[in-house]
Amino acid sequence: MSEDDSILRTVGLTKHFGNIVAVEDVDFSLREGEVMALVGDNGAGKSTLIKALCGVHQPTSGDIYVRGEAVSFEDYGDARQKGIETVYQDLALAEQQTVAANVFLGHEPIRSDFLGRYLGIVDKAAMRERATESLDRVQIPVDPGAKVRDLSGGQQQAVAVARALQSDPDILILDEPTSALSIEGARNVLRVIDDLREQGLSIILISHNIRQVLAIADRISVLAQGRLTGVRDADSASRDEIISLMMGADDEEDVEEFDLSTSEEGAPA
Ligand SMILES: Nc1ncnc2c1ncn2[C@@H]1O[C@H](COP(=O)(O)OP(=O)(O)OP(=O)(O)O)[C@@H](O)[C@H]1O
Repeated sequence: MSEDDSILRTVGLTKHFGNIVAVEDVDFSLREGEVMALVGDNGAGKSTLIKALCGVHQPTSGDIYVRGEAVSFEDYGDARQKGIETVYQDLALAEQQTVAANVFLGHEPIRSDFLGRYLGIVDKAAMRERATESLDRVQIPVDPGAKVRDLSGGQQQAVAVARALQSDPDILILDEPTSALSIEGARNVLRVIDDLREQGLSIILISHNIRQVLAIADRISVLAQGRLTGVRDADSASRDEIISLMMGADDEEDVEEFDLSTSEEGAPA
């Protein structure tokens, strides 16, 4: 059993790729209903950690617990069964297809006859209706019949989140959801994250944008060179403190010299 009431937790999680130490001895936890930001410089191990949490990578060692139960994910489907969904940075949307088709990509509702027998025909009316319901949850007005290629970056992100919500997850992992967006698009996505927390989801938010993270997250976990260097409450943490932890340092010396490779634009006003 895990020792606390986290909805998701790792103990000693380690992932090596040959000689490369991507994640080393990480004790990470996500509480029910919180937004936990995961920050770190390029190569710090953020993607590797979340890929272990959603079944893409098998850990070299260490344990993962969902609601206190030790789990072992062979693949993405195993993690989904435990209520974990991930929206990757590249979104993997079919841009030529409609919003509704994208929300259901691969698991479209099929029409059935009056005896409940499946007819092998995609039920487009049901698809639009259920897509509208999911899009309502992310509260970004998008026409389910619009082509994805005609949407803004923020709207596309919302479609990808709406698709992830189809399996009714408890835990949502968002990989850099605002990195490619305009300031307005980023604000909208942060509003979506806030709404989803209100709806009870527990969220892991990977981000390079410390100002955004301080504004939206409840807590912040910092990785540096594969190790967890600190966990802070967003309310009381400072930007310098987080940057210092990203450098793997315990103090705040030399923070000014640290090269923040990603723009900090898009933070809410
Ligand atoms: N499949 C892989 N094979 C070999 N090495 C890998 C693999 N995936 C990640 N790594 C290495 O593991 C380390 C951590 O990478 P990871 O992508 O997890 O970092 P990150 O914090 O997500 O970085 P970024 O912000 O650039 O995406 C890096 O040294 C990376 O080169």
